[in-house]
Amino acid sequence: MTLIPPAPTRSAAKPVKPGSVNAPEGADPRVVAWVASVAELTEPADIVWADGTPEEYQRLIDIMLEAGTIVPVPKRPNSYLARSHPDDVARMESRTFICAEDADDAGPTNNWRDPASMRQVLGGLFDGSMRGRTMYVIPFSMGPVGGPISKLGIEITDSPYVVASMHAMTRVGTAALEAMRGTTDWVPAVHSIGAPLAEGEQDVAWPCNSTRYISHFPETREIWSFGSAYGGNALLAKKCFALRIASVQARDEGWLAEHMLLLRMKHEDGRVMHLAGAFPSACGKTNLAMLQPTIPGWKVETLGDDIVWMRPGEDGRLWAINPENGFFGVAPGTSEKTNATAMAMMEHDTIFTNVALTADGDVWWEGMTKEAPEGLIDWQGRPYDPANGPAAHPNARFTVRAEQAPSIAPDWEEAVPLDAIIFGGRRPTQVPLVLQARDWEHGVYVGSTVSSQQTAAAEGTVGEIRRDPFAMLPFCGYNMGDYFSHWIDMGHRLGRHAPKIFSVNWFRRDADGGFLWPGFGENARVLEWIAGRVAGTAAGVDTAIGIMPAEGSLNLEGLDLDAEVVDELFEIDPKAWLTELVDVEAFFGQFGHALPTGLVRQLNHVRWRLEHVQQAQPVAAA
Ligand SMILES: Nc1nc2c(ncn2[C@@H]2O[C@H](COP(=O)(O)OP(=O)(O)OP(=O)(O)O)[C@@H](O)[C@H]2O)c(=O)[nH]1
Ligand SMILES: O=C([O-])CC(=O)C(=O)O
Ligand SMILES: [Mn+2]
Repeated sequence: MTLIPPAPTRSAAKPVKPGSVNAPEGADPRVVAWVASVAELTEPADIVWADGTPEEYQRLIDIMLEAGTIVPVPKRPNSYLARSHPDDVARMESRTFICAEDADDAGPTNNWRDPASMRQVLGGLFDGSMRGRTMYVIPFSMGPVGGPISKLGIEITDSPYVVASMHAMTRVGTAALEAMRGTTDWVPAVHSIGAPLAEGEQDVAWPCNSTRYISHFPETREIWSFGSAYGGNALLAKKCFALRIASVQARDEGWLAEHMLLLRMKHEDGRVMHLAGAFPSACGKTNLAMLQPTIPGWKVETLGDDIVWMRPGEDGRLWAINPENGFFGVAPGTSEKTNATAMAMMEHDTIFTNVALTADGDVWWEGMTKEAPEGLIDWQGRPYDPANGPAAHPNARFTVRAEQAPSIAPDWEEAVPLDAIIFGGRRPTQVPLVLQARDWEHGVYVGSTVSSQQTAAAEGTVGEIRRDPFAMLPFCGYNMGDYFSHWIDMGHRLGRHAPKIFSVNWFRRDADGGFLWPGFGENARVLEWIAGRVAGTAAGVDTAIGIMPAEGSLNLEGLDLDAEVVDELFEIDPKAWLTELVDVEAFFGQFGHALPTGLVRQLNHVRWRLEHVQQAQPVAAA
């Protein structure tokens, strides 16, 4: 019986031979011993420790060009296109496991496996899985090395694509490794594509294995991922560590690890707001983080587009960082019109995955321009034929360093005090453009009832509405009922310093299926109202489901919207909402005793108001 090796512990600091597993001088012996134990299991041909330098990045590029994993994008300096295996294009939630000792700690929304039996299953799979390949050891820091909200990790992988992507997405290298000296407070993460190469065997462009396990061991803070080389399945610092494992650390240590964008909105007159927003995958985080306001005076600075870590500070406020170092963004739909910032940031030094290639050597995807250019090569490398589906895969992505975004805040690596938190999803009906929660507990209820149409970011039927609390359904590393309680507790801790909570929906549609709200840069109007609520200057009316903009308080100047459309954007249909509450109640029901009573109270309150309150009530501006 083969088992995966245990996580490094404080007591396991065995002396190691100098030069053992090619470890750099001065590496902590527990790091080296752990790497040696993984190498012993996976039997790589060679071991390379990533140092995070530009020279190393270039070597990885050369290796991938040689292997055919990437091809150059001649129109964009230092940019490349990776075409994945057609079955390895998105996160696989059905193959994602939380291996807590007790199934209750994974909760009803996660796939649970018993850790002991999973260690055995993985032991069998990882046994010799790196034969004939190079094993890379990637020390990294989430957040600046040594920062007050930062955390360390090591990813071991046999995929050069993963190493190159980690260079952009995290802070890789020697400084992180040095910070691990004398501590075991770092997350061990092992990834293998599961495609050992026999002596003399010809490799393929995107090796992977159809057997897949994305496994998390919350108690011992370990991650083991097998089979896929794609995004969230393989860049283990991202969803696996910074959300699933970090959410458990956050619960235990009194902070929050969230699937959120982070931005600063500034007015010429000195007004500043820091806002974090949780939307499910492919529901607009990257776009909002890079928003170019259409209304005069305002400017948005990007801080992060996918993950936020937040901790109460000494001043009692909630302080937030983006722990990542880059953006892994959705390509389709990105254009000069919708996100000019992202278009500028991708002009150079970008790895594209599963986009189409034009005849003149540039990238293309649906939504970049109205018409597909002549002579396209689709994401699978075939001449484009609409009969085969879209030219770019709907979950095609770009990978770039944060510093390449023209909108990046100059101080983006530092923590900021949060003023507002927004929750949103893709809801074609029913959910209004914006509303404010009455208080923190109501805000937690709003977050816990987020629902959205399924997108191409994970396997599943695109378009189906599912409940996705806090946009964390696929990313919460423990029982979601306990997670709700943790949020409620955070409100008690923050008290009057707590950020204000809002719900938004950019995706409401008219009878013909068109979007009612123009979205993108126009979303600044909604953020302006939110800033006004935070500052106590914008008027609101209290409805059955929350506080909406009072007549005239949402700036619609210069926007060509019919009054009926505006009404439709804010229409609340009590019948439909009461039906929705039946679904919410059923969803809540699965958590049993783990569901905090505060959420039941909020649910009953909303129901009572839907049944009894006919008239919206003006509320004080503050
Ligand atoms: N109609 C409309 N579409 C939007 C808006 N914002 C974003 N989108 C589209 O939604 C899709 C996904 O947007 P992203 O900003 O990449 O979503 P994300 O939440 O960052 O996605 P992940 O990276 O998967 O977590 C793209 O096709 C966008 O063009 C909006 O305000 N209105
Ligand atoms: O993790 C990934 O593969 C991409 C991503 O950001 C998401 O799905 O939310
Ligand atoms: Mn994104």
